[in-house]
Amino acid sequence: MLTVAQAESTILNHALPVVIESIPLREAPGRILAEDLYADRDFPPFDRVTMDGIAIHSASFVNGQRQFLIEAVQAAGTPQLVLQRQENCIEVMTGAPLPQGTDTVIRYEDLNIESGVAQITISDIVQRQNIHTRAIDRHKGDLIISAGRKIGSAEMATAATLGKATLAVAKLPRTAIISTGDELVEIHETPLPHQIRRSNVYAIQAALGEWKIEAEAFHFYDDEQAIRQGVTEILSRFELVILSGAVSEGKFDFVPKALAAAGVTPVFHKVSQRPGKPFWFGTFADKAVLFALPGNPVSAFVGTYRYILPWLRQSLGLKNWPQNTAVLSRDFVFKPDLTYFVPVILDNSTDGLLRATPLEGHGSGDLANLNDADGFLELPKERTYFATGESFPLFRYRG
Ligand SMILES: Nc1nc2c(c(=O)[nH]1)N[C@H]1C(S)=C(S)[C@@H](COP(=O)(O)OP(=O)(O)OC[C@H]3O[C@@H](n4cnc5c(N)ncnc54)[C@H](O)[C@@H]3O)O[C@H]1N2
Ligand code: MOO
Ligand SMILES: [Mg+2]
Repeated sequence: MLTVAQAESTILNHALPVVIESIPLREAPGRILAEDLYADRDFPPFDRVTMDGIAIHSASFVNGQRQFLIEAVQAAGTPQLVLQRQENCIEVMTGAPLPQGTDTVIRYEDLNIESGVAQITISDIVQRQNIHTRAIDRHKGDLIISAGRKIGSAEMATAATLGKATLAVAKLPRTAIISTGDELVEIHETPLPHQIRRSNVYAIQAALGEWKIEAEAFHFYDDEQAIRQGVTEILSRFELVILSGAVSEGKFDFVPKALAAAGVTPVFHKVSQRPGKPFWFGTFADKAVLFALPGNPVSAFVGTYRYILPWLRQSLGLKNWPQNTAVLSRDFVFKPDLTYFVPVILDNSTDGLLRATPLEGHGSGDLANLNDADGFLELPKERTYFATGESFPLFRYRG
């Protein structure tokens, strides 16, 4: 049986190559940038006034002059003016270009203006105060953002400033999420006493939705032929196929057999972990990967965060994503020879450490417990005792 680390590296070896597409900027948040973004001009592109007031030639002030005749007004959005006489000033507004011949801006709060003359009421000024100097942030041609970044608000501001009406991003894999099981009914239905509503598809769709994937949902009953036929049809249209249920030892756990019959190559079955030990993974002729997660809701949930999201990040070319960790807030014991993904409540304490308090719930069927926890701590297989203050990998789904 594979260890968690072996399963992860096997899955990452089957990441899909990054395919690039161009999309309108407003659709970009949450997508992975697939081009480097360079400064098209200096940042800022001109000496930019940062306070409303007057612009002066500071040598005049240093020579003792305190009263300045206002020559003109330089508004934001108007071409740069030229100061005609060094002993005069120009009124300037925030965002305007600094007039030629001036080098210092005095705020209105530090002036008295009467009859077109500005009297400076402060005794000290610093040359070039209240000016955002041209190119001080970045020079034209500088690399501002490298490809492989998830696009968020900062990247949007930069792309807009650069005039990128479209952006090159990684194409998202066409994704199918399939639930299986005769006991499952649709969410708008009232289950009979022996039935439950299907929830895994919704949980996995939501997790992938954070990466902008809009997955199509399917359901198959526990019928080997139906699963084989359904999967065959799905494989002609999707690159990422996620199933849940019917991968264990039961008489009606047909998924591994049906997938093989549909031409899927099994890569592994079972990982030494709890929850989610019967996890099955396969590939379809370099065209698609198939994650067949165990049906228990917490098992499917852990499988999504621990394996599918890392696979997705790699397939989208995301670079430099951090491995999160948290420290145990109390001693913990887990005896089976399995990696244990224990649900934890997280809290940021004043010492700056992220603390994780185990909240075990009632096993892999306890989906209500997921609402009280924030993530899973990965406790290694070869250990039994885990001490307060020890740090472990964290897979966070909240916050
Ligand atoms: N003899 C053995 N039995 C089981 C083993 C084992 O090793 N030997 N492993 C157990 C473990 S661990 C798990 S996990 C489950 C995995 O089961 P399957 O993947 O075969 O899934 P099902 O049998 O179809 O369902 C299990 C459970 O999950 C519920 N389920 C399934 N799909 C959904 C859904 N979309 N939404 C909500 N709930 C769902 C289903 O009703 C079952 O209760 O096998 C153990 N058995
Ligand atoms: O591994 Mo299963 O997911 O515990 O119930
Ligand atoms: Mg089963």
